[in-house]
Amino acid sequence: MGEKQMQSGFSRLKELAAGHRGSYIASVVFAILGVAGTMVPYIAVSHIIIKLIEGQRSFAFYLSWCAVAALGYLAKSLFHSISTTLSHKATFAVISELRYRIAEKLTRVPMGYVLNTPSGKIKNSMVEKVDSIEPALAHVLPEMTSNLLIPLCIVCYLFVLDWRMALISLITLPIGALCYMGMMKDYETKFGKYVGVSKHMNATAVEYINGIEVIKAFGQSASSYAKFSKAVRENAEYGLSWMKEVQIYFAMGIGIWPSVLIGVLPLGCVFYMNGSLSAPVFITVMILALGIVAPLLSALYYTDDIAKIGTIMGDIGSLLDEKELIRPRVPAKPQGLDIKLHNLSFSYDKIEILHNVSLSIPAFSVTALVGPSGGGKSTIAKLIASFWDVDGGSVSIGGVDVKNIPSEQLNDMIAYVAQDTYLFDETVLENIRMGNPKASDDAVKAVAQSAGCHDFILSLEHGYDTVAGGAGGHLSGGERQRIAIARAMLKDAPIVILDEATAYTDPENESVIQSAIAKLVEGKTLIVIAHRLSTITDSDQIIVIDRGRVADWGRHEELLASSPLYRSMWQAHISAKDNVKDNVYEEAAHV
Ligand SMILES: Nc1ncnc2c1ncn2[C@@H]1O[C@H](COP(=O)(O)OP(=O)(O)OP(=O)(O)O)[C@@H](O)[C@H]1O
Repeated sequence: MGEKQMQSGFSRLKELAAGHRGSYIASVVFAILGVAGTMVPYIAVSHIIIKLIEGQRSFAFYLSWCAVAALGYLAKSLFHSISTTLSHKATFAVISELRYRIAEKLTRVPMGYVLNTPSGKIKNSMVEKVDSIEPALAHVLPEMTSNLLIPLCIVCYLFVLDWRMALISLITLPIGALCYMGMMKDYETKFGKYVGVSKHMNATAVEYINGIEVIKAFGQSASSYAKFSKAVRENAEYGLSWMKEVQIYFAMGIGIWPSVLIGVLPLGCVFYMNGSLSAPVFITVMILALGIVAPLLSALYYTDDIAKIGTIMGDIGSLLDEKELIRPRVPAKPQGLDIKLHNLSFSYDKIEILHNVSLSIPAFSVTALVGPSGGGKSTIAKLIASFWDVDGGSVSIGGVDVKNIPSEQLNDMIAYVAQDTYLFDETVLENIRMGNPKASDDAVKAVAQSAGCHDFILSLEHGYDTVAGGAGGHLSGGERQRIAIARAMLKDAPIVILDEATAYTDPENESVIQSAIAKLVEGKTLIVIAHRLSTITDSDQIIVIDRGRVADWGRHEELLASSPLYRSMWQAHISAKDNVKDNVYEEAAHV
């Protein structure tokens, strides 16, 4: 991680915290008062000892200094808790704001960024990374400031009492500083590397959890899942080797720095013996020198957090700085809903997938995109929905380039039903309502009825209130797809893009899904990516996509006559269907 990125990390944090400046300043002030309170008992003890030696016999005197010491403790607790409350309140607000920013950012970056970045990495930035700035923001600012300021005041006071003793009390400081420098050598690089291995481990952990079904099916255990176990090992090894490297400096620093009495005791005795240091001053210096240690040690612990924060914020910043899809805010005025792709080219990771694709989809028509797997059908559909920016050419709706249509407006125009239906860990009712958050319960249920979901939803344990589970795990593929169709129906967008899944081909499911689709697209423009050609023979036009180009287009009969590719796909489809039928008949005969 570069210096520049670290600095931008700090300035972003400053910008985020700026809205809460008042709370942070107040928290620093209360923290200083709290640490000052910590010092009061030391002062009281020094007064009491001096007077004991002088033979003071007044009980009231001692009692009043005991009260002062007690007040010091009380002030420390009170001010410290006010300080931490203030700083935590402000910090949690900053942290929430940061998480909202990341979540919003993900809606503005091209879909490709989200799809091509392991979800574990994004989650790591959004959850763990953001969490890890909490100690730095909530504690470092008030506590480190106060823990450094108070020893500084004590040392100044010691200089007033006796400059020699003040210097002697600082004797361990250079050694401590050297140890500290050894500990912090190349810290950013090392911590950056540590963040890298942790992120990698996070990503592989998420991948492992998502793929657990496959892992179990193929008898793989955690240790044999090589990628995951390697990442875990690397993470542990790196942490350990880093710790070994700095352990000696840390141990020496912690041991030597606080040992302020090393110099104060012997040299103080010498000065006392030769009469150049009075007993009360010597006692005060000894006690106050001990008082320097605790705050300095606390401050030392926080330096680690400061060093981390630049790296962490730099990392979060690189996500927040990711290039966005630039769209206008003022609504566009498309003339109709005709969709046109003109000389469109598109690459994933610099590999061109679509080459000079031009096609036209009239409003209110049904257009099927067919072709061999990997040819680019889904990519075309996603570019129409403007999930990415095209590299060359254009996509327009009603004569307006999609780049000139605000995201919200385009979102309202298109309902995209993906191959993999993602259901949120919410009730079925809420999952459908996502199509239109303003829809009433009755409207959601009516749409579920049209989409052929109502009966199976009622058969679920809690009906519409059944929680669908992450990615809709409790429901079958066909049921999930019907819910997705219901969601799209509720959205009631004029253009429907249906990336048809191949998996749910049992005859019963297929007929329910087909009738749900028929209702979904009444009076709409439908673009369907079809794998089962028998479902699209009635389409107004069928476009055959092969290796990123438009190979042929026309109606079913026309293509059967003119397109060798379509004809061979059709024949393959028919014979596959016949095979399925034969198998079903054979099974029936056996029964
Ligand atoms: N997010 C992505 N990042 C990188 N490459 C991708 C991505 N999505 C698709 N591809 C690649 O782009 C090519 C076209 O994929 P696309 O999904 O558009 O084809 P398709 O015709 O819809 O395939 P299928 O019928 O199997 O769904 C394929 O080679 C695929 O591997």
